[in-house]
Amino acid sequence: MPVKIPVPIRRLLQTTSFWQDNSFLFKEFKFFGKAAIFAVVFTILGAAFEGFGIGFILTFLQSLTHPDAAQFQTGIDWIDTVILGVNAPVNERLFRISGLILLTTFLRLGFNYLGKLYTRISASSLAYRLRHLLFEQLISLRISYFAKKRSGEIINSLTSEVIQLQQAFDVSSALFTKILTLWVYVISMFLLSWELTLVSGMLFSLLSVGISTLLGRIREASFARSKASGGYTSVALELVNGIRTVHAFAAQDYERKRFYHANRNLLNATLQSISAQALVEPLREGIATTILIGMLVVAVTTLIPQGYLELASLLTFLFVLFRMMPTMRQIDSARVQMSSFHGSLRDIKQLLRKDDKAYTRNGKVEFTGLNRAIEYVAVDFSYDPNEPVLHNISLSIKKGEMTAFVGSSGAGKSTLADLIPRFYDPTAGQILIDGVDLREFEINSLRRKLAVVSQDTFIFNTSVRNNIAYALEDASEEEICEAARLANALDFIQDLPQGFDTQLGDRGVRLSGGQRQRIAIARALLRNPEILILDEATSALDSVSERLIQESLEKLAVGRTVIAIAHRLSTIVRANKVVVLEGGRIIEQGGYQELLSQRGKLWKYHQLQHKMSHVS
Ligand SMILES: Nc1ncnc2c1ncn2[C@@H]1O[C@H](COP(=O)(O)OP(=O)(O)OP(=O)(O)O)[C@@H](O)[C@H]1O
Repeated sequence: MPVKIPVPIRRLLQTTSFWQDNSFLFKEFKFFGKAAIFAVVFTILGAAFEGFGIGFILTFLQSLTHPDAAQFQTGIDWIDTVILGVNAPVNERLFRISGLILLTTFLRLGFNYLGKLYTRISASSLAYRLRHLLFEQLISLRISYFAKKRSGEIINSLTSEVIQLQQAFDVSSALFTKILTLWVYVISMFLLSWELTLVSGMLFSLLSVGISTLLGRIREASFARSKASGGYTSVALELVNGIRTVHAFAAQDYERKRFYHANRNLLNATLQSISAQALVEPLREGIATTILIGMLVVAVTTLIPQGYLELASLLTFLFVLFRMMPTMRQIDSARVQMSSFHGSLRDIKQLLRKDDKAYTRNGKVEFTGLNRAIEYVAVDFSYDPNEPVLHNISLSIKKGEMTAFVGSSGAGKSTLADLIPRFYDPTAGQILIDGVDLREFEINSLRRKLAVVSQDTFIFNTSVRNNIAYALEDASEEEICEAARLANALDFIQDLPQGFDTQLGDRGVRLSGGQRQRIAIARALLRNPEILILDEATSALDSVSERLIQESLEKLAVGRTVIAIAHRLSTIVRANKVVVLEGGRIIEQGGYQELLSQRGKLWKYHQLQHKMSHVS
């Protein structure tokens, strides 16, 4: 029959289980093992010198109360005579012992300082490693993960929750130090009076178990706090990112409500946690003082008169007990804090888990270039299992040709194009490049030959130059300038206050929509891609910008295989092949004029746009 551990004892064990359950953190020790070993060694030395200090204090008190009695001796001649001065007059002996007490105190403080320093170094290194692991996890996850997760929650994990875990390490090592010191006290006390030590040990253990019952509540509250913190960061991040929309829709009151709600949730969760934490201190202080007074009464009324204990030992015992009280308080408060870190730990552990997340499978074949064609063979795709987005797509995109995807909004054009850089993989069927399944290629070698120009191309908050040469660290000044010229971007870049050195602000807020697109085109040009995906690059622009962009896109398209998605048919009249999609299915494909002559869907779109351009 399995042994059933009583709840309070289980709770007591939970402090250590914090680390036991999470061996993934221990694996990281190899990155800062030296610092951790130093931390342990210095901590042990600190505790040892605490013990020596107590020994010298006892000797001091004994020399004071019984100057003529036999003194404590180590048996090593020069230590006993030179350092302890056992044969010296009592005043000189006291003088020497005082010096020793002072010396051990300074050594203890020095080792404690070093122990703490190396603990902090280890904790910061753990945080550094966790951020590193989180980054590696985020960068290798499939894009679909980000569609489901709020960015604020991810930022919260990367910042606030990592800091909480850093503190957890700090606190747990403080716990280790204090427990070690506590043992030194307990042993010293045991040597002084085992009777008093046993009684006080039992009473203090009961107190500790009592406190453990509170830890469960604190742990539960920490899960809620972690969740509330993620919610709060999300709302704050959305406010900053969407500030234009907030103002444009006069939504300040709405956002205020959302923010206040998230802020209040965070406050409530924090209050719940700290109200349980705050109970611990007065509870233990009250009980501990009662225990102490009780013991004092027993010692003075029975143990000393009956000769079980001498006065010097009682005084030292009391000294140790008083020094021990803050240590015990720190142990309890460290246990309380450890319980409050469980939420952060769960959050980080959840994000680092690999078994419940999707990763892009990488192939081994180096992609050296397109020779014949990209072929979709009976491709199905769905973002959610129950909602298919593409059905039985078969089509061929020939090298050096322009293939256009046309269809109403939501027909699946972007999704179809997103399968080529493997943002997503087909749920059924295959995409082949020159007969080789896309999944066989080493993904970065494939992506290096591709460029995507879409209207939501991300502009980084760095200089124009770095934005154009994004991730191409060896691009020369001339190449960057030439790319900008071909993208019709040179004029406006030269007009910027610092030209190519101008910082573009978050998401390129300092540029117009058309300027952002021309930067995106220059970025694509510089990479000299073999395959180019143009996703609705010319929508939502005035006619001058559109003409400039159209011109640069035509330059960009020369000699490349182009997949173009455009609502404006004027931009794709020169396409070699037009694929018309509806509801995720191909309903027409062929040459532009050929499809027009069939008077099908493309013809209808053509008629519609023709009429609209006449109206405008
Ligand atoms: N990340 C996503 N998760 C779930 N569904 C998505 C996702 N992206 C797109 N969809 C859905 O897939 C369908 C096809 O979207 P897609 O963006 O491919 O259409 P589109 O033809 O490019 O539309 P538009 O011309 O409006 O850009 C839509 O019903 C859309 O709601």
